[in-house]
Amino acid sequence: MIEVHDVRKQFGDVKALGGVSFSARDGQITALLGPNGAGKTTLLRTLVGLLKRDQGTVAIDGADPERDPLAVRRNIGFLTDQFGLYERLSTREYLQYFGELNGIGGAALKTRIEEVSELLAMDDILERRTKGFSQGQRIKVALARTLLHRPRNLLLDEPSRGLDVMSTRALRRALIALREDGCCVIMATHVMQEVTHLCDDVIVIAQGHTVAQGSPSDLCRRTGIENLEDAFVSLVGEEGIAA
Ligand SMILES: Nc1ncnc2c1ncn2[C@@H]1O[C@H](COP(=O)(O)OP(=O)(O)OP(=O)(O)O)[C@@H](O)[C@H]1O
Repeated sequence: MIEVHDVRKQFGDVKALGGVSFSARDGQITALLGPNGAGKTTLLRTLVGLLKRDQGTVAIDGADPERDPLAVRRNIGFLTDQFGLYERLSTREYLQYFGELNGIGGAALKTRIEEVSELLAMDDILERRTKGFSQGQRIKVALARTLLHRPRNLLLDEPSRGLDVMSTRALRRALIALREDGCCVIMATHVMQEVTHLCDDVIVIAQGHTVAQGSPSDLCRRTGIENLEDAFVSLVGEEGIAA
């Protein structure tokens, strides 16, 4: 469970987050929707403790990422837009390295690597060095790393960008399995179809503020608009400014 209240973050003169509040429940996939520059990545980085917030409270299963970073890190997986792959290592070696850093080792790690590899349909790249990997292959490796330590909370920054149809389906299956397992998943995305088909709840942010939260059908009902993309545009305004 992730609870956020009145989180604010400024970079010099740029107010990236001007007061974001929401809660994301376990066993649900929550979409983070917002125009470019709305503050989604800043919010995710703040939740995971990579950025210090200026104001507000954050609780990841009750723990504050600034006061209790180790508890939060154990319990969270974060897929960023910077994958940080090591090109000289094969996918398996890379996952072994990060598994060991997370305190998993031996047979348990070997089994876990097989599990995430199957979950993400990435057997074909397991023994290959990551140098030269395509965007989709790189995302898969980074996502596998994110899932390795079985975090109960997952923060994913545009996880489906660059994935082909088969890989997108593998990602969806993986996210559904995590939801069934009771994980709390927050996913920043611009793909409305993904939100409509996959997400239980949607947080809409614009210009660093929470504009709305509800299921896709709630948001459509609230705006009186049938299609989620149009409902989203109506909520944030054509220019990305909250209506
Ligand atoms: N390190 C930084 N220094 C200065 N400004 C920043 C920094 N990081 C983010 N910003 C600014 O904060 C605002 C929010 O950016 P952020 O990357 O969080 O948006 P986003 O919603 O993830 O956008 P996108 O959909 O384009 O990825 C933007 O105006 C951005 O330029």
